[in-house]
Amino acid sequence: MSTNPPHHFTAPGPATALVVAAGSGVRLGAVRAGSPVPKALVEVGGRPLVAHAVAGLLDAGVTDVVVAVPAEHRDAFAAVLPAEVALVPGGATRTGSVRNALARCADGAGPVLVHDAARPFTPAAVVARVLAALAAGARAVVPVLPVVDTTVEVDGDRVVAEVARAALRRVQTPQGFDRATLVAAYAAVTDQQVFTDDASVVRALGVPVHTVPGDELAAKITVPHDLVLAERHAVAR
Ligand SMILES: Nc1ccn([C@@H]2O[C@H](COP(=O)(O)OP(=O)(O)OP(=O)(O)O)[C@@H](O)[C@H]2O)c(=O)n1
Ligand SMILES: C[C@](O)(CO)[C@H](O)COP(=O)(O)O
Repeated sequence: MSTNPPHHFTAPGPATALVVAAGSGVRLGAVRAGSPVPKALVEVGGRPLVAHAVAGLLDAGVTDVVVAVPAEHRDAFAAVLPAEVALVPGGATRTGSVRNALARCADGAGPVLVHDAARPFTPAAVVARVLAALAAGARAVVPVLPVVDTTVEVDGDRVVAEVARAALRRVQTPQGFDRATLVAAYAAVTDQQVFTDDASVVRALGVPVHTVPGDELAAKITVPHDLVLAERHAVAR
């Protein structure tokens, strides 16, 4: 099903990817009056974000994919994804969506990657780096990039402090986990606790989280300008 170019990376064994695609895309303006389109079904380069994201994972050697989707749009997602991909209903939060997808594959084999459908052009090399770190013994791995702007703390519209940025990193997905570790971490938290990613859930259990280099091409589609950049990339590649 993939139209991506051939790659040179292969997962060393079975690996499951959970793709969270149940968000609505409020910041993108994806929910329009009378015509609600979930963000993951918004097209770039003539193909929905979720289809790009899933194809990228399969091209990178992932063997099983579970996608969390808005329940009311299940058929629309099934129509644009390969038949072997499992679909589960998303949750009210990203954490809830990951929990639902994880429940579907808790007994599987190999590591688990958790990926945003909103990161459609994540290079296979990033997936390979995450899988390699897990194969080398890490229980939790995140791709990261440095912070490139001056970063400040504010009180309202007033700057109250500069934040030293040398040790700060922007965290991307896919985030990779030893399967039992991720299952145990999700069993130990509730959906009422606020987590912005899965490494935070695992760190709440005291598990160390390792980093590997991310990639600007793995950028998340969040606001309308991100879609403009992604469209340019889709045309150029
Ligand atoms: N209840 C939710 C919320 C988010 N996500 C997924 O989590 C990823 C990252 O979330 P984000 O970029 O915030 O997407 P949205 O929630 O759609 O965006 P917004 O906050 O602007 O509505 C996305 O792939 C999104 O589909 C999800 O599966 N279930
Ligand atoms: C999971 C994530 O993409 C890692 O950077 C990010 O935390 C998602 O944040 P969002 O505000 O839910 O888009």
